[in-house]
Amino acid sequence: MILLDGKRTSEAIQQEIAAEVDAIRENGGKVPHLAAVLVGNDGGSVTYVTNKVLACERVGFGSSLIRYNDDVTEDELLAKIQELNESEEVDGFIVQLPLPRHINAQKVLEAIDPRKDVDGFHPINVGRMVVNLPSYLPATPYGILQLLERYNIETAGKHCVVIGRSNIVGTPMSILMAKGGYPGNATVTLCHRNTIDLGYHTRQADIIIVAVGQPGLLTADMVKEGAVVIDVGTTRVPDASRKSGYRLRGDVDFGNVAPKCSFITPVPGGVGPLTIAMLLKNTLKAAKREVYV
Ligand SMILES: NC(=O)C1=CN([C@@H]2O[C@H](COP(=O)(O)OP(=O)(O)OC[C@H]3O[C@@H](n4cnc5c(N)ncnc54)[C@H](OP(=O)(O)O)[C@@H]3O)[C@@H](O)[C@H]2O)C=CC1
Ligand SMILES: Nc1nc(=O)c2c([nH]1)NC[C@@H]1CN(c3ccc(C(=O)N[C@@H](CCC(=O)O)C(=O)O)cc3)C=[N+]21
Ligand SMILES: [Mg+2]
Repeated sequence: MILLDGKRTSEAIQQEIAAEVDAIRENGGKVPHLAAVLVGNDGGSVTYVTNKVLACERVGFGSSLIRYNDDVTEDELLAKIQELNESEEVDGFIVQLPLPRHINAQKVLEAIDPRKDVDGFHPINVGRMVVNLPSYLPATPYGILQLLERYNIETAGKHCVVIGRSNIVGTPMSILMAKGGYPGNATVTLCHRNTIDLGYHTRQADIIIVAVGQPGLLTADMVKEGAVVIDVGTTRVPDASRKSGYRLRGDVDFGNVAPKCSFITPVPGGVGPLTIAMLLKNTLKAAKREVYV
């Protein structure tokens, strides 16, 4: 069993990005700038957005964090997005999800200029991804592709089972694994809440990607010997023995599943750090006008 070290892989990618930023600066160019909009005080969201901003500093990007209370109006948010769309300084920006219920998240995402949509959530970028036009790939699936590639994991002809069909992880992941090229060319099954017998599907899988948010959902009896298991889940569960008061749990029963795997990602230290690295990669692409020329 080989542990897919997301932290180390993320650091390697961030070093590659930092070297490019140095080159841009030496040539008198403008360094990339990422802005993040955060609404409310949800602990997880604050952590992720803070990590994103810290990562910007590490690679030499400019960054701004724009925070609102959860009573912010949709109009205020849309006005800020307009400002970020027009900003000369900001190359890319994200609006952290979830948003409070009184805000129409879809409307907010569609207000983002696709050229600055470094999360890749705008329908224009989603559509361009589907038809193989240059686009910003959503950071989590993009990071998983990087892990498969950097560990030379074979995907062609493999049966890949994706569990979860969200717009930000499961659905784009299933599309990307089915595409031509490497990593891709897999035969893909997409499972969700209506799937009748989840284990029936996962037991046939060479590669399992779980993005559900239910700690321990994938148990050892559901996994074929030698499978590759990618755990996207990050759920905070109470843990009195920690000073934070919680610990992070993935969707995989890691202790029992890992011994059966050829490769597996840990949580934390697996997919999460890659998500941050690929957000930076997209921001670099935005600054270089690589996607929309
Ligand atoms: N590491 C990282 O970088 C990231 C981690 N995450 C984490 O990944 C997890 C999933 O996130 P996200 O995709 O946004 O989640 P969503 O809650 O948007 O989607 C969850 C999906 O799982 C499906 N599902 C729920 N229960 C079951 C079940 N028992 N069997 C099969 N399918 C089920 C749902 O099905 P249905 O559609 O039928 O409701 C849905 O499609 C969360 O823990 C989140 O924190 C998310 C993004 C990035
Ligand atoms: N607009 C938007 N874009 C997102 O990319 C987005 C979002 N909204 N909403 C929520 C999800 C979740 N997500 C994570 C990012 C990093 C870690 C991460 O770095 N996790 C670390 C641990 C972090 C910790 O200690 O909590 C790890 O798994 O090792 C996790 C989850 C991005 N998301
Ligand atoms: Mg909402």
